[in-house]
Amino acid sequence: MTTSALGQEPSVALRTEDFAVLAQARLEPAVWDFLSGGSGAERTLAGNLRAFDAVRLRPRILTGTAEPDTGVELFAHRWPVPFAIAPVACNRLLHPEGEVATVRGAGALGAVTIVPMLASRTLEDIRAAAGAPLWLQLFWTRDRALMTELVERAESAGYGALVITSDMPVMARRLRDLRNRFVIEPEFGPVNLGSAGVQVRGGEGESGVRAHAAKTFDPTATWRDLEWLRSTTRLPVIVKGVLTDRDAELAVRHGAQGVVVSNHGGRQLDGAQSSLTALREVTRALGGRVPVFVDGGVRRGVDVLVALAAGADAVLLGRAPMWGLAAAGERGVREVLALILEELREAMRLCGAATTADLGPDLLSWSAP
Ligand SMILES: Cc1cc2nc3c(=O)[nH]c(=O)nc-3n(C[C@H](O)[C@H](O)[C@H](O)COP(=O)(O)O)c2cc1C
Ligand SMILES: CCCCCCC(=O)C(=O)O
Repeated sequence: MTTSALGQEPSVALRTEDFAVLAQARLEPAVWDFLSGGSGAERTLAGNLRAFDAVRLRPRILTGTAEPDTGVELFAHRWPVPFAIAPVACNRLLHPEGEVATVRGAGALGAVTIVPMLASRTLEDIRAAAGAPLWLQLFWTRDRALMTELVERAESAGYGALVITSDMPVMARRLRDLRNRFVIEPEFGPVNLGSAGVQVRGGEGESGVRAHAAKTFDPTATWRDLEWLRSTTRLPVIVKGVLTDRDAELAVRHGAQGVVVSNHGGRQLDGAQSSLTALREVTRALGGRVPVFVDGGVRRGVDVLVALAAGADAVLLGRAPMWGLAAAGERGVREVLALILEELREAMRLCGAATTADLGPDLLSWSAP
């Protein structure tokens, strides 16, 4: 009998939220707020979850599905699982091993990790620990030389793609962080940015993270900068933060080789539509021209199934694996992902879907219960 990260009782960790309970117990309250909070009145944060709660399934029967195949094909690579770890800044806030533990846990399932530009371990150390492919996430920084330096390091270290987060011209007002005047202490902070990684303290009613973003991130970036970024690299460039059909179209026109439908986990524009709602308009607009990823509010395997059925090629997981990381490091990440995979497998069987290609809009009912 194996025990879970939650202690001696294997039956305790039945849902990812069980890991959140342990994570909260382990973390400083201000770090927990940073991890779990959203912006403004947290309407979009709540909306991401509500959108999944509202979908109902239209399963097929007697399809003879014993062992569903959860793999997907992306950029000429086969992913054994249709999810990846979303970029989450400064994993050392959550566990002393930081991103090294995250990629080890993800690697156990063959899951890609999107390493944040604001990682608290070096890109090279993370690469050395990884058991599955890594992608690098970037923000638009005022210092473009910093971006090109990171791109070169990612290419040399064997990262497989770049994800350019484009929904943070400014960091939104996250009220929990403002109240806590939350600042990331140097030992947990970004280590790949040189002097640009040095954290600043916020003044009255300001957080350190927001002050740092204001100092470092470039609010003037446009689609032309996307063309520039593409010209600097041979890696695929994926735009994160797309919420409308119009921007999805523009992203592809300006060279994006993939998009991430995301409202940043409800941490940027409060009131933005849910990522699941946005996914439907984006997949309709793009019609399969480039891979579409989605994140926001995915907490269980059936959410992954719903996102794939709504047209996503794969799903990114933000807070859920981070709860595992905070609860039990590498092991916690692995257990959260294994739980989501087990739930997905069960949901596929119960929907009569033998492969992820069998998951389509016919499975979904958008009208209430
Ligand atoms: C604590 C925290 C830090 C984050 N840091 C980043 C980041 O550095 N770069 C980025 O593109 N997104 C960042 N995100 C957003 C995630 O990549 C992702 O879009 C979001 O968490 C998905 O929602 P979910 O947490 O409901 O799964 C962060 C999210 C959280 C919760
Ligand atoms: C170190 C300051 C900026 C952290 C930004 C990370 C992020 O994207 C988030 O949502 O938080």
